[in-house]
Amino acid sequence: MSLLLPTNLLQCRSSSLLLLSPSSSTTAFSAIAPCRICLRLVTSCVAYDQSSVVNSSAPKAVVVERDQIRLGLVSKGRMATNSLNLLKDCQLFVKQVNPRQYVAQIPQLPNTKVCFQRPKDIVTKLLSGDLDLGIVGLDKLREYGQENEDLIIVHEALNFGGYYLSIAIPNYGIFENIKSLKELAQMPQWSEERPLRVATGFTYLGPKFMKENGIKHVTFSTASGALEAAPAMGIADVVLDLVSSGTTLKENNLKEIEGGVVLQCKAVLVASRRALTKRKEALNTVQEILERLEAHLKADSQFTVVANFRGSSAEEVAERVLSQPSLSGWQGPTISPVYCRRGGKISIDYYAIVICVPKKTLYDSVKHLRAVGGSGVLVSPLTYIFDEDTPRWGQFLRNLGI
Ligand SMILES: Nc1ncnc2c1ncn2[C@@H]1O[C@H](COP(=O)(O)OP(=O)(O)OP(=O)(O)O)[C@@H](O)[C@H]1O
Ligand SMILES: O=P(O)(O)OC[C@H]1O[C@H](OP(=O)(O)OP(=O)(O)O)[C@H](O)[C@@H]1O
Ligand SMILES: [Mg+2]
Repeated sequence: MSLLLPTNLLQCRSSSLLLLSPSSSTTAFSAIAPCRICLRLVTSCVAYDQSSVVNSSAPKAVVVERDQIRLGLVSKGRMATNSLNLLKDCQLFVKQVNPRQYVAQIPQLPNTKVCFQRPKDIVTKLLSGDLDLGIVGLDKLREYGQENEDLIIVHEALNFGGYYLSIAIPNYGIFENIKSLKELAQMPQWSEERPLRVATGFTYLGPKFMKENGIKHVTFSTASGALEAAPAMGIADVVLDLVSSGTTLKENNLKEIEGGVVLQCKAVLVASRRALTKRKEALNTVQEILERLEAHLKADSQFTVVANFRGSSAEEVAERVLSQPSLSGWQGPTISPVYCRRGGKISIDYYAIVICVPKKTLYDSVKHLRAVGGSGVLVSPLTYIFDEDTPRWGQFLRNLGI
């Protein structure tokens, strides 16, 4: 009998308790491996769910009690870099000395362990209970999490991603004049014998979308990447894949069509409902990560602007500044006197105002400041805006039913 038990599930009784759900396909195995906490060798006879080994996309619930919260991050590529950078901007520094190191710590969150995984595995491991939190693209979450209610989105719009899942068709041949999904569906070419052939890596979302749009005669093929080559290779008629800049489509003579967008995607922070209700510390960790993220993401779109105004009083300057709606700042301007020595006496001729302005409208705000007498305008980046409360946290607790 081969030993299939993952060693990370093995813990000695002194460290914690191993719980496994009963299932019809469960088999008993004897296992010897080091406890992942105290490194003592442990012999145990445990029930192991074979189906979750054979089909990693459909793991069964295996709840292991452990002390640390596990956060899954994508192990390579742009998602990996962006996730680490975002956490760094929130002063959460993942201590990973080498990209090949797949488990790491965040010193600022001592009870949290980071596990680097492929995007699909982050979702399946959240479902299996091997991860508690994760940062993944919404595309992977919907594709592999499907409608599973255990997955709960904590933050739906991290500041990276911004791509979408879409159908693309050739811009030549029989598709030359096709401009919409409706026109694609109505093409006389598709029949039961000769269905529309779609190449996609999204074998759950693809068929679901086609069904919802009433496209009956359709088949799907899949590949590991470079799907956009499929029409030119004669393997498929159209593709259903992620689009970001549109370059890959353009370079492969493909075009998008009206009604062809399946899903707008961003990176999301996702949690396992089960983990959060079972592990009390997990809630505190989520709250801290969410507060840091919200405060940073809110600040990321703003600049702090300081300007001087000649004026007779703070109120008089406030009147002028507030006459320009773009200068009202986050909660109205902060106005302070600027003291200077004139002829041996301290006097106040100027007032300094401090406001936050959206990065997008910075130049307009500078023009408006000048128009009401502002000078010496200083602009600096903002790191955090911690509000009175974190709206997403309240929403999240309501979703959890707490
Ligand atoms: N063009 C893009 N722009 C931005 N993000 C993207 C883009 N393409 C993919 N992504 C995001 O990056 C994720 C990972 O993409 P990748 O192609 O590396 O996944 P994968 O092929 O499943 O990973 P792996 O090959 O490691 O198993 C995608 O699921 C998506 O969330
Ligand atoms: O609109 P664009 O900016 O051109 O980006 C879209 C492409 O990016 C992704 O592929 P990726 O680079 O991950 O390669 P792969 O498909 O081979 O995995 C996606 O699958 C698209 O092919
Ligand atoms: Mg691609």
